[in-house]
Amino acid sequence: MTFQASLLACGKEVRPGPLGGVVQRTPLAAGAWLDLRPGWLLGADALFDRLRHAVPWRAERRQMYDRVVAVPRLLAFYGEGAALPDPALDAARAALDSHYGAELGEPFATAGLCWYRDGRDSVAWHGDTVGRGATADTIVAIVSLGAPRTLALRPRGGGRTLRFDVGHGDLLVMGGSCQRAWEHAVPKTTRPCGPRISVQFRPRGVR
Ligand SMILES: O=C(O)CCC(=O)C(=O)O
Ligand SMILES: [Fe+2]
Repeated sequence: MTFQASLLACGKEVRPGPLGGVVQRTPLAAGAWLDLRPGWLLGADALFDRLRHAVPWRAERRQMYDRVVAVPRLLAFYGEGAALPDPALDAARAALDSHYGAELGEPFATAGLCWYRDGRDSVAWHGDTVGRGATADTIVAIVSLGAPRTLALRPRGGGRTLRFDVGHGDLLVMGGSCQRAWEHAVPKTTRPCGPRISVQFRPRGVR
């Protein structure tokens, strides 16, 4: 039984569903937009299991003012040209390239992965402004696996916070001026919450 279950998980097909005509775009203020495509990845269970084991998850520490603090999530980064840790991520990136390529004008080049161990793990308010995202329109596509979490967005100048629940296999895409005109966060939660993996696809020079 165990053998058969693991055999099925290993060989299980993971593939992205259609985007064209299905993905829902929400225009945001100041030239930003958000696309949502719930349940985009079929076989998300198998991919979650594979990534959990295949990715060399790292704990990082960062300088915060006068202290060095633990980053509240585990990380892995696949730079331009690096082999991705699972062929399903190549398929996801190819599907994103064919849907967004014309609008983005370049391919998705890197993949950042986060492992949120539980509700205490989070990402604080920020925009992906290391590099070109600070000055130019761009697109960041996020695939979410595992426990659903809230991805919150707020305009930089102040204004109402929008909250989106991103669940297992969902795709959320931030576009236009979203990285410089808006900020996003995955807030901590006190609700009981299992692990979540997020995969962020970005073009070259955006982080
Ligand atoms: O986990 C997510 O969905 C967001 C992660 C994020 O914003 C980032 O790594 O820049
Ligand atoms: Fe981000």
